[in-house]
Amino acid sequence: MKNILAIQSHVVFGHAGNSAAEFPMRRMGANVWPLNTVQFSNHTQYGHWTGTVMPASHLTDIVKGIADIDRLKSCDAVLSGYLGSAEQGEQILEIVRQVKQANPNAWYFCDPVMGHPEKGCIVAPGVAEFHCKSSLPASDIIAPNLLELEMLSGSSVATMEEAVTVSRQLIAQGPKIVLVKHLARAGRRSDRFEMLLVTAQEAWHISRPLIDFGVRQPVGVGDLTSGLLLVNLLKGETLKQSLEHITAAVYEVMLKTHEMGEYELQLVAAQDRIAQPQQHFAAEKL
Ligand SMILES: Nc1ncnc2c1ncn2[C@@H]1O[C@H](COP(=O)(O)OP(=O)(O)O)[C@@H](O)[C@H]1O
Ligand SMILES: Cc1ncc(COP(=O)(O)O)c(C=O)c1O
Ligand SMILES: [Mg+2]
Repeated sequence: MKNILAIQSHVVFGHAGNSAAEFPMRRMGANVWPLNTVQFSNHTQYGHWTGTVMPASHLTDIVKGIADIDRLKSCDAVLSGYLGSAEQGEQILEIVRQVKQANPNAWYFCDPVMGHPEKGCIVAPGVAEFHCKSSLPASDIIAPNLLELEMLSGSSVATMEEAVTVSRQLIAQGPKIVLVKHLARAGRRSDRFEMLLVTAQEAWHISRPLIDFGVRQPVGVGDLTSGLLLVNLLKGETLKQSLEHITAAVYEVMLKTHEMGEYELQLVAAQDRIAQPQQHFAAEKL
């Protein structure tokens, strides 16, 4: 069994951050150690929420407890996502150093959630800067959406070819794998949801149909996507297999959510389809 220390948000109602990734990662056969950066009532795209950002020392305090029982060495990967403050980012890098010291083969998978005020994804000040400066060089795998790719690289990205070039510029600074989780306007077609998986040697492109959710598009899709990619890679699946699985699995969740007329991702209802998707989309090597 692979063990994943998953450091991101927790929402009590609905699905975002760990509340979107934890159950699907477990359903795929990984052990998850959820460490929550915030505990909010609901995700921020409702426009209002209650709850608390954990103090920065909370993260290292919990990890110290795990180190004290000598279990840090069994951690195979640290996954980070939505942060409650930029200080928490620094604490996560300290945790990554500790985990890698205990297990030199452990990976750091960073989903650089930077916020998207127009969409209502609100992230604390300094978090975007933290990712550009500090998490990028420390990560083994990074999973930006298009906006985050542009912020991390400082370049605007208008085409798929530019997205590959810019992903390789990021790779030159640290990570070995870049997942562009949502190509959006830089994709080939406006009627498809497209992703890219890039390493120094390979680049893979994939797309799935868009489903019409109107203006209330489900949140937590990025967190679900990142978690599932990490599990696939930890299981030793190839880049192509991993990209095809996450595309189909997330599509199944979107279909089920749409079918049930819900706004929150229907992860429990779609759990068997996450493990064994009936849809298949072929990744294309670029
Ligand atoms: N097949 C699909 N059809 C329609 N919308 C989708 C589909 N897959 C994902 N989405 C939407 O695309 C958006 C992706 O969000 P974005 O901010 O670009 O990246 P991230 O995944 O990091 O959040 C979400 O609003 C999600 O609901
Ligand atoms: C609390 C919280 N966590 C995580 C996210 C990130 O969600 P997504 O996977 O859609 O990027 C959001 C987005 O609004 C959020 O409010
Ligand atoms: Mg996101």
